[in-house]
Amino acid sequence: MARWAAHADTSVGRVVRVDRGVAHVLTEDGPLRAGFGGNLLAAVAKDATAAPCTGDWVVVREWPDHRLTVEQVLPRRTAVVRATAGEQSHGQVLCANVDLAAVVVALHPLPVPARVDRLLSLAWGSGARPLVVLTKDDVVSDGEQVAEDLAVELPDVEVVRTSTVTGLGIDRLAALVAGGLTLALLGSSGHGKSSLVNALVGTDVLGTRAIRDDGRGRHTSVRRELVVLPGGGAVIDTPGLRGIGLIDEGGLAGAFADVVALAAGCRFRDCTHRSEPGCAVNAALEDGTLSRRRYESWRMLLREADAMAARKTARLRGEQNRERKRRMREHGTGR
Ligand SMILES: Nc1nc2c(ncn2[C@@H]2O[C@H](COP(=O)(O)OP(=O)(O)OP(=O)(O)O)[C@@H](O)[C@H]2O)c(=O)[nH]1
Ligand SMILES: [Zn+2]
Repeated sequence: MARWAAHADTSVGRVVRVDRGVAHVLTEDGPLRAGFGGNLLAAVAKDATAAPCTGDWVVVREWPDHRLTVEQVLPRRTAVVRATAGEQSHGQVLCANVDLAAVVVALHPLPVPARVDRLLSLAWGSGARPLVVLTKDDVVSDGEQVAEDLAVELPDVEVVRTSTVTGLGIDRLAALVAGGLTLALLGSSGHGKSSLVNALVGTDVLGTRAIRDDGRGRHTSVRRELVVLPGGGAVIDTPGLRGIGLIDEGGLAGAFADVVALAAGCRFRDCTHRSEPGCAVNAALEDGTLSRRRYESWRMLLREADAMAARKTARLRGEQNRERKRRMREHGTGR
Protein backbone atom coordinates (compact mmCIF):
# COMPACT_ATOMS: atom_id res chain seq x y z
CA MET A 1 0.00 0.00 0.00
CA ALA A 2 1.41 3.32 -0.99
CA ARG A 3 -0.74 5.90 0.75
CA TRP A 4 -1.37 5.77 4.45
CA ALA A 5 -3.80 7.37 6.86
CA ALA A 6 -3.18 8.89 10.28
CA HIS A 7 -0.46 6.42 11.27
CA ALA A 8 2.31 5.35 8.98
CA ASP A 9 1.10 1.75 9.03
CA THR A 10 -2.67 2.17 8.77
CA SER A 11 -5.07 2.83 5.95
CA VAL A 12 -8.84 3.45 5.70
CA GLY A 13 -11.08 1.52 3.33
CA ARG A 14 -14.60 0.25 2.74
CA VAL A 15 -15.63 -3.35 3.31
CA VAL A 16 -16.93 -5.01 0.16
CA ARG A 17 -17.71 -8.32 1.84
CA VAL A 18 -16.67 -10.52 4.74
CA ASP A 19 -15.88 -14.21 4.29
CA ARG A 20 -15.14 -16.42 7.30
CA GLY A 21 -13.26 -13.81 9.27
CA VAL A 22 -11.58 -12.21 6.28
CA ALA A 23 -12.67 -8.73 5.23
CA HIS A 24 -12.34 -7.74 1.60
CA VAL A 25 -11.63 -4.03 1.72
CA LEU A 26 -11.53 -1.43 -1.04
CA THR A 27 -8.88 1.23 -0.41
CA GLU A 28 -7.62 4.13 -2.46
CA ASP A 29 -4.82 1.85 -3.57
CA GLY A 30 -7.03 -1.03 -4.62
CA PRO A 31 -8.60 -4.07 -2.97
CA LEU A 32 -7.02 -5.95 -0.09
CA ARG A 33 -7.90 -8.76 2.32
CA ALA A 34 -7.48 -8.42 6.05
CA GLY A 35 -8.10 -10.59 9.09
CA PHE A 36 -9.50 -9.20 12.35
CA GLY A 37 -7.11 -7.54 14.82
CA GLY A 38 -6.92 -8.71 18.46
CA ASN A 39 -9.02 -5.90 19.96
CA LEU A 40 -11.64 -6.36 17.28
CA LEU A 41 -11.82 -10.11 17.93
CA ALA A 42 -12.34 -9.43 21.63
CA ALA A 43 -15.15 -6.98 20.85
CA VAL A 44 -16.78 -9.44 18.45
CA ALA A 45 -16.70 -12.19 21.08
CA LYS A 46 -18.85 -9.95 23.30
CA ASP A 47 -21.13 -8.59 20.59
CA ALA A 48 -21.30 -10.06 17.09
CA THR A 49 -22.56 -6.76 15.66
CA ALA A 50 -19.08 -5.32 16.29
CA ALA A 51 -17.73 -7.43 13.42
CA PRO A 52 -17.03 -5.61 10.17
CA CYS A 53 -19.81 -5.99 7.62
CA THR A 54 -20.43 -4.98 4.04
CA GLY A 55 -20.42 -1.21 3.70
CA ASP A 56 -18.36 -0.55 6.83
CA TRP A 57 -15.49 1.90 6.79
CA VAL A 58 -12.55 0.32 8.56
CA VAL A 59 -8.98 1.05 9.62
CA VAL A 60 -6.60 -1.59 8.28
CA ARG A 61 -3.14 -2.04 9.74
CA GLU A 62 -0.14 -3.48 7.99
CA TRP A 63 2.27 -5.34 10.28
CA PRO A 64 6.04 -5.55 9.79
CA ASP A 65 5.57 -9.06 8.35
CA HIS A 66 3.04 -7.56 5.87
CA ARG A 67 0.06 -9.20 7.51
CA LEU A 68 -3.06 -7.02 7.27
CA THR A 69 -5.66 -6.72 10.04
CA VAL A 70 -8.81 -4.69 10.53
CA GLU A 71 -8.13 -2.74 13.71
CA GLN A 72 -11.23 -0.64 13.93
CA VAL A 73 -14.72 -0.33 12.48
CA LEU A 74 -15.56 3.37 12.13
CA PRO A 75 -18.94 4.43 13.59
CA ARG A 76 -21.82 3.42 11.33
CA ARG A 77 -23.94 6.21 9.91
CA THR A 78 -26.75 3.79 9.13
CA ALA A 79 -27.12 0.03 9.50
CA VAL A 80 -29.63 -2.50 8.24
CA VAL A 81 -30.06 -4.74 11.27
CA ARG A 82 -32.19 -7.82 11.28
CA ALA A 83 -33.50 -8.59 14.74
CA THR A 84 -32.75 -12.19 15.63
CA ALA A 85 -34.43 -14.27 18.26
CA GLY A 86 -31.42 -16.13 19.71
CA GLU A 87 -30.72 -15.68 23.38
CA GLN A 88 -27.21 -14.40 22.72
CA SER A 89 -28.06 -12.31 19.80
CA HIS A 90 -27.96 -8.53 19.43
CA GLY A 91 -29.36 -8.69 15.93
CA GLN A 92 -27.57 -9.28 12.68
CA VAL A 93 -26.08 -6.39 10.74
CA LEU A 94 -26.78 -7.01 7.06
CA CYS A 95 -24.95 -3.94 5.78
CA ALA A 96 -23.83 -0.51 6.95
CA ASN A 97 -23.52 3.09 5.80
CA VAL A 98 -26.19 2.83 3.14
CA ASP A 99 -28.04 5.96 2.04
CA LEU A 100 -30.98 4.21 0.39
CA ALA A 101 -32.57 0.97 1.55
CA ALA A 102 -34.69 -0.53 -1.21
CA VAL A 103 -37.36 -3.12 -0.62
CA VAL A 104 -37.20 -5.28 -3.73
CA VAL A 105 -40.46 -7.01 -4.63
CA ALA A 106 -41.44 -8.66 -7.90
CA LEU A 107 -44.62 -7.54 -9.67
CA HIS A 108 -45.29 -11.16 -10.48
CA PRO A 109 -46.72 -12.90 -8.55
CA LEU A 110 -48.66 -9.90 -7.25
CA PRO A 111 -46.82 -8.26 -4.29
CA VAL A 112 -48.19 -9.08 -0.84
CA PRO A 113 -48.65 -5.69 0.88
CA ALA A 114 -48.01 -7.09 4.39
CA ARG A 115 -44.68 -8.38 3.13
CA VAL A 116 -43.79 -4.94 1.75
CA ASP A 117 -44.74 -3.38 5.11
CA ARG A 118 -42.50 -5.83 6.92
CA LEU A 119 -39.48 -5.18 4.71
CA LEU A 120 -40.13 -1.45 4.82
CA SER A 121 -39.97 -1.58 8.62
CA LEU A 122 -36.52 -3.10 8.27
CA ALA A 123 -35.56 -0.38 5.79
CA TRP A 124 -36.87 2.45 8.00
CA GLY A 125 -35.04 1.01 11.00
CA SER A 126 -31.72 1.40 9.18
CA GLY A 127 -31.77 5.19 9.19
CA ALA A 128 -31.39 5.21 5.41
CA ARG A 129 -34.01 6.56 3.00
CA PRO A 130 -36.47 3.78 2.21
CA LEU A 131 -37.54 2.96 -1.31
CA VAL A 132 -39.70 0.32 -2.97
CA VAL A 133 -38.36 -1.26 -6.15
CA LEU A 134 -40.89 -3.32 -8.07
CA THR A 135 -39.18 -5.78 -10.41
CA LYS A 136 -40.16 -7.87 -13.43
CA ASP A 137 -42.47 -5.21 -14.86
CA ASP A 138 -42.13 -6.88 -18.26
CA VAL A 139 -44.14 -9.94 -17.15
CA VAL A 140 -47.24 -8.03 -16.05
CA SER A 141 -49.59 -5.62 -17.77
CA ASP A 142 -50.79 -3.72 -14.70
CA GLY A 143 -47.42 -2.68 -13.21
CA GLU A 144 -48.31 0.97 -13.30
CA GLN A 145 -51.56 0.42 -11.39
CA VAL A 146 -49.91 -1.76 -8.74
CA ALA A 147 -47.18 0.86 -8.27
CA GLU A 148 -49.78 3.62 -7.93
CA ASP A 149 -51.80 1.67 -5.36
CA LEU A 150 -48.67 1.11 -3.30
CA ALA A 151 -47.57 4.74 -3.59
CA VAL A 152 -50.96 5.89 -2.27
CA GLU A 153 -50.52 3.71 0.81
CA LEU A 154 -46.89 4.76 1.30
CA PRO A 155 -46.83 8.52 0.84
CA ASP A 156 -43.26 9.00 2.07
CA VAL A 157 -41.67 6.31 -0.04
CA GLU A 158 -40.69 6.47 -3.69
CA VAL A 159 -41.88 3.49 -5.70
CA VAL A 160 -39.75 2.60 -8.74
CA ARG A 161 -40.92 0.11 -11.37
CA THR A 162 -38.13 -1.83 -13.01
CA SER A 163 -37.43 -4.55 -15.52
CA THR A 164 -34.03 -5.95 -16.27
CA VAL A 165 -35.47 -7.25 -19.54
CA THR A 166 -36.68 -3.91 -20.94
CA GLY A 167 -34.37 -1.74 -18.84
CA LEU A 168 -37.29 0.18 -17.32
CA GLY A 169 -36.38 2.11 -14.16
CA ILE A 170 -32.70 1.15 -14.13
CA ASP A 171 -31.69 4.70 -15.05
CA ARG A 172 -33.78 6.02 -12.15
CA LEU A 173 -31.92 3.76 -9.69
CA ALA A 174 -28.58 4.77 -11.22
CA ALA A 175 -29.55 8.44 -10.87
CA LEU A 176 -30.51 7.98 -7.22
CA VAL A 177 -27.00 6.82 -6.28
CA ALA A 178 -25.00 8.75 -8.86
CA GLY A 179 -23.79 11.39 -6.41
CA GLY A 180 -21.74 8.74 -4.62
CA LEU A 181 -24.52 7.25 -2.51
CA THR A 182 -24.94 3.61 -1.51
CA LEU A 183 -28.09 1.62 -2.25
CA ALA A 184 -28.91 -1.61 -0.39
CA LEU A 185 -31.28 -4.16 -1.92
CA LEU A 186 -33.48 -6.01 0.60
CA GLY A 187 -35.95 -8.71 -0.29
CA SER A 188 -36.83 -12.34 -0.57
CA SER A 189 -34.97 -14.76 -2.75
CA GLY A 190 -35.95 -14.79 -6.40
CA HIS A 191 -37.35 -11.26 -6.56
CA GLY A 192 -34.54 -10.07 -8.81
CA LYS A 193 -31.95 -8.37 -6.57
CA SER A 194 -28.90 -9.84 -8.27
CA SER A 195 -30.39 -9.09 -11.67
CA LEU A 196 -30.76 -5.44 -10.63
CA VAL A 197 -27.12 -5.27 -9.58
CA ASN A 198 -26.11 -6.72 -12.93
CA ALA A 199 -28.32 -4.27 -14.81
CA LEU A 200 -26.85 -1.35 -12.85
CA VAL A 201 -23.30 -2.47 -13.54
CA GLY A 202 -24.05 -3.46 -17.11
CA THR A 203 -22.27 -6.79 -16.74
CA ASP A 204 -22.90 -10.07 -15.00
CA VAL A 205 -21.04 -9.55 -11.74
CA LEU A 206 -23.11 -11.65 -9.41
CA GLY A 207 -23.63 -14.68 -11.61
CA THR A 208 -27.43 -14.86 -11.96
CA ARG A 209 -26.97 -16.06 -15.54
CA ALA A 210 -25.42 -19.30 -14.39
CA ILE A 211 -28.14 -21.83 -15.01
CA ARG A 212 -27.79 -25.48 -14.10
CA ASP A 213 -28.84 -28.31 -16.38
CA ASP A 214 -32.12 -28.65 -14.53
CA GLY A 215 -32.88 -25.07 -15.47
CA ARG A 216 -32.74 -23.70 -11.95
CA GLY A 217 -30.54 -20.78 -11.11
CA ARG A 218 -27.21 -21.48 -9.48
CA HIS A 219 -25.74 -19.04 -7.07
CA THR A 220 -22.02 -18.91 -7.35
CA SER A 221 -21.69 -15.49 -5.83
CA VAL A 222 -20.93 -14.61 -2.26
CA ARG A 223 -23.75 -12.40 -1.16
CA ARG A 224 -23.79 -9.19 0.81
CA GLU A 225 -21.34 -7.78 -1.64
CA LEU A 226 -20.79 -4.11 -2.30
CA VAL A 227 -20.40 -3.27 -5.97
CA VAL A 228 -19.12 0.11 -7.12
CA LEU A 229 -21.14 1.40 -10.08
CA PRO A 230 -19.62 2.84 -13.23
CA GLY A 231 -21.82 5.96 -13.05
CA GLY A 232 -20.90 6.65 -9.40
CA GLY A 233 -22.28 5.29 -6.16
CA ALA A 234 -22.49 1.70 -5.00
CA VAL A 235 -25.06 -1.04 -4.59
CA ILE A 236 -25.17 -3.80 -1.97
CA ASP A 237 -26.95 -7.09 -2.63
CA THR A 238 -28.14 -8.87 0.52
CA PRO A 239 -29.05 -12.53 0.90
CA GLY A 240 -32.71 -13.41 0.44
CA LEU A 241 -34.64 -12.50 3.58
CA ARG A 242 -37.18 -15.05 4.58
CA GLY A 243 -39.01 -12.66 6.75
CA ILE A 244 -40.04 -13.41 10.26
CA GLY A 245 -38.49 -11.67 13.20
CA LEU A 246 -36.86 -8.76 11.50
CA ILE A 247 -38.85 -6.08 13.14
CA ASP A 248 -37.85 -3.50 15.71
CA GLU A 249 -40.02 -0.77 17.16
CA GLY A 250 -38.08 2.09 15.59
CA GLY A 251 -38.39 0.73 12.08
CA LEU A 252 -42.05 0.02 12.58
CA ALA A 253 -42.71 3.57 13.74
CA GLY A 254 -41.03 4.83 10.57
CA ALA A 255 -42.91 2.54 8.23
CA PHE A 256 -46.22 3.44 9.89
CA ALA A 257 -45.59 7.10 10.68
CA ASP A 258 -49.13 7.95 9.58
CA VAL A 259 -50.67 5.44 12.00
CA VAL A 260 -48.34 6.52 14.83
CA ALA A 261 -49.43 10.12 14.24
CA LEU A 262 -53.06 9.04 14.43
CA ALA A 263 -52.46 7.06 17.62
CA ALA A 264 -51.02 10.17 19.26
CA GLY A 265 -54.52 11.63 19.03
CA CYS A 266 -56.26 8.82 20.94
CA ARG A 267 -58.00 9.85 24.15
CA PHE A 268 -56.15 7.30 26.29
CA ARG A 269 -52.38 7.17 26.36
CA ASP A 270 -52.44 3.36 26.60
CA CYS A 271 -55.13 2.97 23.92
CA THR A 272 -54.96 -0.45 22.26
CA HIS A 273 -56.88 0.86 19.24
CA ARG A 274 -59.45 -1.88 19.39
CA SER A 275 -62.66 -0.50 20.78
CA GLU A 276 -61.78 2.28 23.21
CA PRO A 277 -63.82 5.46 23.10
CA GLY A 278 -61.98 8.36 21.53
CA CYS A 279 -59.62 6.13 19.54
CA ALA A 280 -58.29 8.20 16.64
CA VAL A 281 -57.04 5.10 14.82
CA ASN A 282 -60.50 3.58 14.81
CA ALA A 283 -62.00 6.86 13.72
CA ALA A 284 -59.62 6.90 10.73
CA LEU A 285 -60.63 3.32 9.94
CA GLU A 286 -64.26 4.31 10.00
CA ASP A 287 -63.94 7.37 7.79
CA GLY A 288 -61.66 5.46 5.41
CA THR A 289 -58.51 7.57 5.95
CA LEU A 290 -56.73 4.42 7.11
CA SER A 291 -57.23 1.17 5.23
CA ARG A 292 -58.29 -1.92 7.14
CA ARG A 293 -55.47 -3.81 5.41
CA ARG A 294 -52.79 -1.43 6.61
CA TYR A 295 -54.26 -1.41 10.10
CA GLU A 296 -54.12 -5.22 10.30
CA SER A 297 -50.57 -5.23 8.96
CA TRP A 298 -49.51 -2.67 11.58
CA ARG A 299 -51.10 -4.61 14.44
CA MET A 300 -49.45 -7.84 13.36
CA LEU A 301 -45.98 -6.28 13.13
CA LEU A 302 -46.52 -4.44 16.42
CA ARG A 303 -47.24 -7.76 18.14
CA GLU A 304 -44.04 -9.18 16.67
CA ALA A 305 -42.00 -6.18 17.77
CA ASP A 306 -43.43 -6.51 21.28
CA ALA A 307 -42.54 -10.19 21.39
CA MET A 308 -39.05 -9.34 20.17
CA ALA A 309 -38.67 -6.68 22.85
CA ALA A 310 -39.82 -9.16 25.51
CA ARG A 311 -37.22 -11.68 24.38
CA LYS A 312 -34.56 -8.97 24.50
CA THR A 313 -35.52 -8.11 28.07
CA ALA A 314 -35.35 -11.79 29.01
CA ARG A 315 -31.91 -12.05 27.40
CA LEU A 316 -30.59 -9.02 29.29
CA ARG A 317 -31.96 -10.42 32.54
CA GLY A 318 -30.27 -13.75 31.82
CA GLU A 319 -26.98 -11.98 31.19
CA GLN A 320 -27.29 -10.07 34.48
CA ASN A 321 -28.05 -13.26 36.38
CA ARG A 322 -25.07 -15.05 34.91
CA GLU A 323 -22.85 -12.08 35.75
CA ARG A 324 -24.15 -12.02 39.34
CA LYS A 325 -23.52 -15.74 39.77
CA ARG A 326 -20.02 -15.34 38.38
CA ARG A 327 -19.29 -12.61 40.93
CA MET A 328 -20.75 -14.73 43.72
CA ARG A 329 -18.37 -17.51 42.81
CA GLU A 330 -15.37 -15.20 42.57
CA HIS A 331 -15.96 -12.85 45.47
CA GLY A 332 -18.61 -14.57 47.52
CA THR A 333 -20.88 -11.60 46.92
CA GLY A 334 -23.55 -10.76 44.39
CA ARG A 335 -22.84 -7.03 44.47
N1 LIG B 1 -38.81 -11.41 -16.78
C1 LIG B 1 -37.96 -10.95 -15.85
N2 LIG B 1 -37.29 -11.82 -15.10
C2 LIG B 1 -36.43 -11.33 -14.15
C3 LIG B 1 -36.27 -9.94 -13.95
N3 LIG B 1 -35.38 -9.77 -12.94
C4 LIG B 1 -35.02 -11.01 -12.53
N4 LIG B 1 -35.66 -11.95 -13.25
C5 LIG B 1 -35.52 -13.42 -13.11
O1 LIG B 1 -35.94 -13.79 -11.80
C6 LIG B 1 -35.12 -14.83 -11.27
C7 LIG B 1 -34.53 -14.42 -9.94
O2 LIG B 1 -33.67 -13.31 -10.13
P1 LIG B 1 -32.40 -13.02 -9.19
O3 LIG B 1 -31.83 -11.73 -9.66
O4 LIG B 1 -31.51 -14.19 -9.11
O5 LIG B 1 -33.14 -12.83 -7.79
P2 LIG B 1 -32.51 -12.57 -6.35
O6 LIG B 1 -33.47 -11.68 -5.64
O7 LIG B 1 -31.13 -12.10 -6.48
O8 LIG B 1 -32.59 -13.99 -5.73
P3 LIG B 1 -31.56 -14.68 -4.73
O9 LIG B 1 -30.26 -14.66 -5.45
O10 LIG B 1 -32.10 -16.07 -4.56
O11 LIG B 1 -31.58 -13.86 -3.47
C8 LIG B 1 -34.07 -15.09 -12.34
O12 LIG B 1 -34.47 -16.20 -13.10
C9 LIG B 1 -34.07 -13.84 -13.19
O13 LIG B 1 -33.68 -14.08 -14.51
C10 LIG B 1 -37.01 -9.04 -14.80
O14 LIG B 1 -36.96 -7.81 -14.69
N5 LIG B 1 -37.84 -9.61 -15.71
ZN1 LIG C 1 -56.55 4.29 19.80
